[in-house]
Amino acid sequence: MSTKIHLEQYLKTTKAKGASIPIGLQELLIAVANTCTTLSDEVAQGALIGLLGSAGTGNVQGEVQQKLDVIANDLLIEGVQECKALAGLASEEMELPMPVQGTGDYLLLFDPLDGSSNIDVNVSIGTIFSILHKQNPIAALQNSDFLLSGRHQAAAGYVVYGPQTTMALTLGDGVVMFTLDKATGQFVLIKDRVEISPTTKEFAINMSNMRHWAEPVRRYVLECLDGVTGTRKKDFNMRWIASMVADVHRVLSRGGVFMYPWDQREPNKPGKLRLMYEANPMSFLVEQAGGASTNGKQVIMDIQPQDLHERVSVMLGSKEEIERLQSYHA
Ligand SMILES: O=P(O)(O)OC[C@H]1O[C@](O)(COP(=O)(O)O)[C@@H](O)[C@@H]1O
Ligand SMILES: [Mg+2]
Ligand SMILES: [Mg+2]
Repeated sequence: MSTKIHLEQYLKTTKAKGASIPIGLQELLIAVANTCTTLSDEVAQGALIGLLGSAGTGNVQGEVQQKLDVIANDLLIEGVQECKALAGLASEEMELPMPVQGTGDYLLLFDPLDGSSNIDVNVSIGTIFSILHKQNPIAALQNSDFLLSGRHQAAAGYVVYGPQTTMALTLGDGVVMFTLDKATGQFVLIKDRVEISPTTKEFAINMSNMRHWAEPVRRYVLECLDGVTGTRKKDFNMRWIASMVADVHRVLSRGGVFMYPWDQREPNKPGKLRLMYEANPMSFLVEQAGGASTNGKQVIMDIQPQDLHERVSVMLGSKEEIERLQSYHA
């Protein structure tokens, strides 16, 4: 790309399904991007300024919080306070939603730092965000306002803090990617039509849980492992970074399948990943890039949430593979 297009400029000039991006949404996305720029520095400096390790607290999900989980959460809350169209926000790290303006067109949901187990070992982590259309912008915010399916997302994306800090973004009309130019502090457009190929030879799953999986997932993975002489007639490669954000970034970049399915370690939990902060935004990106996502029975973005912190089984990526997984669950 010869002329550099910055995020701000992109949002001002692009159209999603023929319409300009509302100013309130532009402001909100810029505020999230600016916060992620700060966070990218904090992540990079983590070991030097004492930000690694556990915070000594637990979140609403009963998980140990890392210092950077807490810092990322606080930075995001602070970063969006002035956004006039933002009625309220909800975070994986907080039990209850928080009003911002109380009224307005949008609701922001985020996983402030995804891949917590990778923070201390210097492996890619990231921030995932989902922006919902508030159904009644002028009514005062209620906690139940957040319980909308992924189909109500106005935008979604993530920022991965890896060798490069890269943002993937959808406004409901394709997926674009920007990389942070550390010299200028600007997110620069690097890809303007991200597409996931319908076929793949790569899957991602935590194989150590194999003995706990349900039969359809076992069957799918065992068939991949059988390679060129098996039913799939091709050799598959496997990757597992254990940061959803980095694993999904790979799927968006070169195709593949990502799975964190239900397993019988905790049979009453639908899965490990969270519908509102992880599965919905990632599903929106993947669908917009031509891929698909499912919990085995339902398309993820069609799930009507019952609870803000609801968990879900997740399988997403190259379309033909997701169709195969769905057929094994039928
Ligand atoms: O350690 P496991 O069981 O493989 O789980 C890895 C998964 O957990 C997660 O780290 C959960 O996200 P958080 O770090 O935000 O809790 C995902 O990013 C990742 O896909
Ligand atoms: Mg996460
Ligand atoms: Mg997290």
